[in-house]
Amino acid sequence: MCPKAALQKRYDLSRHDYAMCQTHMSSQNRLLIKNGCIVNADGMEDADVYIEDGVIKQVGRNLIIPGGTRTIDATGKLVMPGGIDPHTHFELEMMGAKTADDFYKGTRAAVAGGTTTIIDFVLPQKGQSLIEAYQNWRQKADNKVCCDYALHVGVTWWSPSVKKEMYQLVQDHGVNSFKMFMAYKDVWMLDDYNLCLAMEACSELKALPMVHAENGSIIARNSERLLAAGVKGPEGHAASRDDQVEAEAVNRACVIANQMDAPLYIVHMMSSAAVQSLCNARRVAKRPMIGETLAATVGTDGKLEIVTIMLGKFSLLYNPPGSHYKNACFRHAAAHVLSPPLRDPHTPEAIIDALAHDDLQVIASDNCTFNEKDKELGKNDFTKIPNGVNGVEDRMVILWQKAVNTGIMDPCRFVAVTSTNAANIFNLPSKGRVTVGADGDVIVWDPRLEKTISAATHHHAVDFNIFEGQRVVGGPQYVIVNGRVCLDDGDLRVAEGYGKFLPTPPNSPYMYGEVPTTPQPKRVEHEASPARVTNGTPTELQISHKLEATSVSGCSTPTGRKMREPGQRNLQNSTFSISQEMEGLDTKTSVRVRNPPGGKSSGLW
Ligand SMILES: NC(=O)NCCC(=O)O
Ligand SMILES: [Zn+2]
Repeated sequence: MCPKAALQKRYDLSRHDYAMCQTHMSSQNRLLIKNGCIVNADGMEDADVYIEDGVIKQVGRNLIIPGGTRTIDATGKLVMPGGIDPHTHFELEMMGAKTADDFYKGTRAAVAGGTTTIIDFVLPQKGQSLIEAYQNWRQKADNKVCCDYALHVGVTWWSPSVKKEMYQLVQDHGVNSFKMFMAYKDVWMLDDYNLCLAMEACSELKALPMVHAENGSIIARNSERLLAAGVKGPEGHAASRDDQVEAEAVNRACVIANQMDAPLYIVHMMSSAAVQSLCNARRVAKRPMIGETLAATVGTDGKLEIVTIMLGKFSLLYNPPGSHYKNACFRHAAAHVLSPPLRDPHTPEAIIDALAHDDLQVIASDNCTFNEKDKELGKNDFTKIPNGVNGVEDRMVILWQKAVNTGIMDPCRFVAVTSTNAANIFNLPSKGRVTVGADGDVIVWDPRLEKTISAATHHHAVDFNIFEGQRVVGGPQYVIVNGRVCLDDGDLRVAEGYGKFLPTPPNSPYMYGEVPTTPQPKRVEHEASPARVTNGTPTELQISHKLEATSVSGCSTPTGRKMREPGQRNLQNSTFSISQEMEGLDTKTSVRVRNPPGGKSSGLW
């Protein structure tokens, strides 16, 4: 180890330090990950992975490797593609405050949690040039990111010049996705007519429209009525925007996208009602409609009881004491304010189920962190509390804990929703898969690693963690970013500015390829039994599937339809057990599951 690196053994090499260590790095540009079990979205196999100069060069057994190559022993571990978090807000100014996590600390936290690519949102002010805003974002990010990143651009106002700039962004600046807001009235919200124009432009450009789906007019009016009735605390935030307010907007967004012949990506879906709207819309959709949810939704809830109260002449739901939003401590309550808000305690289970069964395709973080002093801007008026929570660091461990350790989701589906699907949707072909030719973004996941999440130990710059005190089993032991070991047996050693901007080309085959007119969602029968899970530890985890290849897409063939290779175990109608896989390493060969990236029912894959 070079002296500089030794001195800075903890982590946080600056850009300068990183340059100083180039010699050291060049001796580290060859890496072998041995004896692990590779998990991709479409199957698992025992194989070694050899990475050279940031690219996966070989996958298999008995590889011939140059001398002096560093070897990581992954016995008993899972080797997965690095996570892709397609929804972050680093260094964002909103509602009179600036997020605590900048591109350095935000991507550092991402890497600590196993995420090796993020996609952030350029959000122009109304009237601001989109290109100017994009260039500002590039300036903020380029020298700070510790992992690769791409950018979506917000369409927060409309004029012919906006349309022209959308073209330029796609043609010259590597942007293939645009986000429109149906909420944040008078700030970022577009009305329906302008939403039509923006989606039509996306369709012409073969770019992907994304929407924040909540009815901004209803929220504005409900907020006025709540404030007038004396409801000023954070509980008013949830009361002003219930699940119907979200579900209505999801339906409207889907109808508009369909009419404009555009595919659609709905960000942060937070309620069962919203997911139901999306599923209904999909039945008649001409193009794919993707649903994203958040670590926040899966990992916590509003502890909200739906109690209707009368406020003068009208009724709204009420958050009784005990809910996060009605917590006696303003700091605690305000720290949970995000939009759409956290819902009732049944929602996490329903959302995990939707992710497992392909009603939703992506889990992101919407990491948008504000310190206590900023949340206090809304001390006497909930509409002024800056919206947003953490999640980029804990997204993967939270989902693993809640979905895989409980037997609801298998590791392949975990990889699909945390990485592969986002790579496909946003057209990042070198990401999201452990395969020859892919970028060396790889994580070695220890299913037995235990930790308790806390703001005292997280890597964010923010002073609160919405998952505080939660114990999780399973997490990244090594995180390799473009071939560089950035989490080294738990020791975080990121390099500021090491990441690069990823241009995303338009016409993603997964969004604009030929799809059959009516995808038929088909649920896979699960036989996961809570009785099989003791203490939630993976060694006792078992999940049994009746696996069916039900994708009707012409875009890609689910691997489940492939012939089994010699020695492969067929999981069809059999019991899959992580404990078996982990403990019988010397005897097991490889397995494939009928779980195409994006799942079995969307018709996309
Ligand atoms: N989600 C949220 O509350 N904050 C970030 C901005 C947005 O995506 O709405
Ligand atoms: Zn967001």
